[in-house]
Amino acid sequence: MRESRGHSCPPGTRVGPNSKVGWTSTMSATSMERKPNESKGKDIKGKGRPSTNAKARRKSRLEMDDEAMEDLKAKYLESSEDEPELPGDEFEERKYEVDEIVDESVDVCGKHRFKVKWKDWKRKSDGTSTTWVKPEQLTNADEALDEWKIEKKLRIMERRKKYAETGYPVALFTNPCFTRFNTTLEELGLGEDQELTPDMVFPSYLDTAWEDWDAEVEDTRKRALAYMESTGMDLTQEDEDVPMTPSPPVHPPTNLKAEKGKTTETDRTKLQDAWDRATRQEGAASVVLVNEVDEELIPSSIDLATFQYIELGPYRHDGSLASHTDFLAGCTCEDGCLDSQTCNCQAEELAGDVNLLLTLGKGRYRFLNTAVTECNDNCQCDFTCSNRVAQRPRDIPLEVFKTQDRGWGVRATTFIERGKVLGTFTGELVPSSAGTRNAQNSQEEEEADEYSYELDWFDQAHQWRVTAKNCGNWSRFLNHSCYPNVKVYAVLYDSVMDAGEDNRHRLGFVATRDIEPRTELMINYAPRSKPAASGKCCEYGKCIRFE
Ligand SMILES: C[S@@+](CC[C@H](N)C(=O)[O-])C[C@H]1O[C@@H](n2cnc3c(N)ncnc32)[C@H](O)[C@@H]1O
Repeated sequence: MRESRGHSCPPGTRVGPNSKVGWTSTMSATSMERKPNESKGKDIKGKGRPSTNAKARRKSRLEMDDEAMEDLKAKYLESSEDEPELPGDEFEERKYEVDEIVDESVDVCGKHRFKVKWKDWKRKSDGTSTTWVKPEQLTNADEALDEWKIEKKLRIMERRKKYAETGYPVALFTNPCFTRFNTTLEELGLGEDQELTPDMVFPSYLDTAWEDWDAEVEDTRKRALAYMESTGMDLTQEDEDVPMTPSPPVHPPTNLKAEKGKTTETDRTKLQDAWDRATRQEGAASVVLVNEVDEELIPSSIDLATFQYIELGPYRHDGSLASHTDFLAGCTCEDGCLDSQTCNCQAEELAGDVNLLLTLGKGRYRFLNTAVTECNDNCQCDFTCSNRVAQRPRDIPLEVFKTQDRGWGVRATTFIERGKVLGTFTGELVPSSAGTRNAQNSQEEEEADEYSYELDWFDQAHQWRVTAKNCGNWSRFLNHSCYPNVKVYAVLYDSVMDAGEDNRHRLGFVATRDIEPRTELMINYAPRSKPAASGKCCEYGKCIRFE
């Protein structure tokens, strides 16, 4: 894997953000370089917390609403038999007034809509008084938008309370997350001509989040039980081995002294034990080695004597690097960062040109941009904050399994919802091979490249890459497909975006579609590349389409 931003990319191709999204130019304002807790206050593009005046207005509005409602009822009952006109094209002319915003949604194509309840309007056929409208149709609706922000916050807090009441460890929870979204069909791995079906569109969070609480809670319990069963852990008990907050990176020695090429069942068991310990210490779900295809007990790329499994934690390096975390700006949220409009980490200039407070939990990035800024150590919030997703322990149990014809690969044993963040790449920071690549590269360097990513997301003149040759996690086994079901995103929570050549951002793996259990998880090593001239899909002979 030698080329930029990915595994084994053909020359001139790259795994990375869609260039047309163009983050770096607009992101160079040093928004991440504020000093810790030096909040930018409320005025992030005018979207601050509601002022005391706004609260007073809200109160009086609610009082007025009762009266207005009575008026409306009277008017409605007295109204003529004619069907009222729908607020639509003629909406401007009629000047209907927004009564309330009751819902909001964004679909995978970025279509943003508000569900509006109108004053003085009702659809006669079913008596409803709501329609879905575009943001630009919401003129003179500042107050309703302010109200909606508060309402969303309340609902999300209520949701979190419900989750908390179930008593399961936070790491297991499919927490509400806030991220941003500006994805394209291409980024989702869908062809231009592929039809969007309803299940490909994220539902409005209200659809599932608030209306069926009991089912949500039951679902969470089931997941927790399944998880406990598959890992053999009793996570309802306080357990020192299963920290619920991030612990320092652990590099458990594998203590395996197998002769190269001659592995035994005992070696396999020892390796599995070492991986179990490493995942368990991070509070992450299991990663199990499975081979139902041939006799290979352990992936040949793993050196039994030296390989260290690192599930989470910072990139490994020689220790001489200056920390980037001192430069991270922290947010000052006191509500678990529930409102992306007021959380500095989710502010517009970090999120790109779309920053919508729309989210649904389950540890997912719901609204994907080309990179995601999560909350960090300098934030006021704690680890349960909703804007911490990739930095949490993985809760999807995985298998590293022997494929028929692509070496070892990765699959999950449970269903994965689209948008789910599976985890991050781990490994060792080494100098980038971009500038030094030449024909004299040793075989060892070639091999290291096969398991490495260039950290060039924000700057092509980067100096680091991460290799999982000698240490790393399950993600080093992700194979390539031109029709991937997982996509790589740059994630920032322990590094700054504006580090120039010294970029050390994380790489998060996100499901781009719903994935059935035991389907191989695959990424596109080179999403921008054109089909190979040979007529083959790509340079990998075994690039399969997902069914
Ligand atoms: C990051 S590794 C993936 C794990 C690898 N399969 C293993 O067993 O270690 C990348 C290598 O896997 C193989 N590979 C990845 N995707 C493939 C595909 N679609 N068809 C065939 N080989 C593939 C190639 O040898 C590639 O250099």
